[in-house]
Amino acid sequence: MAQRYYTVSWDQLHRDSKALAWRLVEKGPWRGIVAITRGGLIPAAIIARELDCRMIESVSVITYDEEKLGKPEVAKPPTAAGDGEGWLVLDDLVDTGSTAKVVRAMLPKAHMATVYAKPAGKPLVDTFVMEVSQDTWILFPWDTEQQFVPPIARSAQPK
Ligand SMILES: O=P(O)(O)OC[C@H]1O[C@H](OP(=O)(O)OP(=O)(O)O)[C@H](O)[C@@H]1O
Ligand SMILES: O=c1[nH]c(=O)c2nc[nH]c2[nH]1
Ligand SMILES: [Mg+2]
Repeated sequence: MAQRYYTVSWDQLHRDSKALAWRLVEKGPWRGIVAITRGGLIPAAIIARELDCRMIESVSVITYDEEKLGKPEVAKPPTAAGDGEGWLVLDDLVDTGSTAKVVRAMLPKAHMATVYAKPAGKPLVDTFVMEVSQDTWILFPWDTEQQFVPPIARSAQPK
C-alpha cells in the first residue's frame, strides 16, 4: 500500500501532458503514437492534438488490479508500428517499469514517454515530465471523484 497519495486534476493532467508535448515536438517528427491503454489514452489524445498527429495505435498491457502489482499481461499487441522506429509510445506513468519493459520488448526502436515517473521505472523511459517518490500513489482524475470531507476540527484527535 502506498505511503502517500498525489492527486492529479484534469487541469493539471492537461498542463503536464502539454509540457510533455513541448519536449517531444523537438524530438520528432513522429510516424505515429502508440498509446498504452488504458492510462496512456488520455495523455496520448492531448499530445496527438499538440503534435498534429493522427496515426494512433494502441497496445494493451494489464499490470495492476487497483494498487496490486501483478504479472504484466498483453491483452492487445501493437500491429501497425513494426519495430517502433519513428514511433512514440505514451503512457500516463512509469512506476516499477514492468509495463514499459514488456512494451519495449515489442517495440525496441520506439521512443518511450510518460507524463509522470517514479525512480524505479525512470531508466526505462526516454522522456517524462514530473517525478514522484516511489512510495507515492498517483490518483488520476478518471479514477477519482470529488466528495465531502469533514472540517479539520471534527476529524482532529483530541489532545
Ligand atoms: O511501471 P509499472 O509498475 O508497470 O506501472 C505503470 C503502469 O500501471 C498502470 O497501468 P494498469 O496496469 O493499472 O492498467 P490501466 O492503464 O489499464 O489502468 C499505468 O497506467 C501504467 O501503464
Ligand atoms: O493510478 C495509478 N497510480 C499509480 O501511482 C500507479 N502505479 C502503477 N499503476 C498506477 N496507477
Ligand atoms: Mg496502464
